[in-house]
Amino acid sequence: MSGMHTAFDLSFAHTEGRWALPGSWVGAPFPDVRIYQEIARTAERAGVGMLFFGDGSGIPDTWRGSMDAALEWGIQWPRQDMGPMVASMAAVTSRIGFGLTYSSTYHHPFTVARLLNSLDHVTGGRIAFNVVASARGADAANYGFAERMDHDERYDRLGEFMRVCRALWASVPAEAIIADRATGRFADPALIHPIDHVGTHFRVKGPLSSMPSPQGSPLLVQAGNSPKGIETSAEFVELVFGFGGLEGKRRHRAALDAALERAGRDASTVGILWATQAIVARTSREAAELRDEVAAFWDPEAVGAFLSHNVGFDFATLPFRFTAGELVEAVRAGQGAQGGFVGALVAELGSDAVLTRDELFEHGWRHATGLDHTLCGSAEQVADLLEEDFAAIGGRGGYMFSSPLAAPRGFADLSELLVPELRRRGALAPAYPGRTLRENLAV
Ligand SMILES: Cc1cc2nc3c(=O)[nH]c(=O)nc-3n(C[C@H](O)[C@H](O)[C@H](O)COP(=O)(O)O)c2cc1C
Repeated sequence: MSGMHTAFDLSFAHTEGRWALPGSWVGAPFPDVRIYQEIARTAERAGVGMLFFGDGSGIPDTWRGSMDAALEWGIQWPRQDMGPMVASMAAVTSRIGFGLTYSSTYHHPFTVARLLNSLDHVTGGRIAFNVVASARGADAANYGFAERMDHDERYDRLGEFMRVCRALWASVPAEAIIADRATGRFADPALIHPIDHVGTHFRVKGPLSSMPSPQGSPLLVQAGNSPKGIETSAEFVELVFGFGGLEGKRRHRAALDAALERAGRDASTVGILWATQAIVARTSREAAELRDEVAAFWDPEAVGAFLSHNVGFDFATLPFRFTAGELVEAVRAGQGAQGGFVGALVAELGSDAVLTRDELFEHGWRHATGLDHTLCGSAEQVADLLEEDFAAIGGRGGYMFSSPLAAPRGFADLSELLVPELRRRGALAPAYPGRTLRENLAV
């Protein structure tokens, strides 16, 4: 079994109260790019494979039908377009890669293919593209859609979006570029082709109006884990971003392997990076203190905004006291997501358990900050858990770490304590064996 890969998930590095915790920079707050450069340098010294940025453009507004609480408490907002930030992180590093997220539901493939081609040039072949099928109404409204697209339609569009992008990246092959000063010939037109795509969602003539990039195309990542999501991405995906407990991981791995085989692909070459939140300190006691600090900072309005956005249900409509079973019923009636937080809570407490709104929100804060599933301890303790988990799921991939602590502190602790401990044990894949991100994250 080859060793683990590591990546850092910086999708939420300052929201949900992180900005106010000790360890965030004073006087140079988000989105000062120097914070990101610092994280990139520290992570590269540790040999971390990739910094990853999820994205979404909508401000949570399900709670009380208003975005006020999300704005006031910094819940899942603000979020920058991280493309330009990545360019500036690349300038101070030379080996670590960068994963960027763009929505196939709302963007146009020509724009995204061209942008990622340029970023692959700027980073010298260190770009990954996480293609998402956006699920949230708050995003839809920013792009002129009155309603969310249906789940399967979003994935059909994602499939077509990726076929267009891949055709565009292939439309100008490296061999086509001559650049001969003596003759003045720049390129061989016989090798450069329009793609002439006419589909359900897009019409694109092509070719891409750009130079072939170091990787040819970005490393392709996908995250949704429904059967339709897995099936659609099996055609192109090179690395998957997954989540779940051990059983969920095993199920996802098996479903992905089967889908890859159906698509005629070699499943042994596609790794999964598992979302893993961790607080690591020099001692388990110190780690527990940091966790308590995160837990202490909560406000019912902030939790309401977070939960309502993520579940797609306005928790402000709940009565003061209710049973867990009534909660599920209310969420179902409101067309919210019954898995995730709500499902986990009912599984934990049983459907007859009586809850007040405050109690629900206290659980909700642990969920919002990820504290209900955070690995917390000394580097040795957390490394033990990871080694055990990696062996149990059969390897092939690794871990995408996030932190509920302030940035850059949380990521510095992971870079300076956890990753070196894993490397000392020989648990990690070699750091940066190749020149490109694709080579460096290969399983
Ligand atoms: C680990 C993970 C990370 C995700 N990151 C994003 C993201 O950054 N932006 C986004 O719009 N959607 C994101 N999604 C949502 C997916 O693109 C998709 O819309 C959602 O998972 C529903 O699809 P599914 O039913 O196939 O899971 C993420 C999903 C998962 C599981």
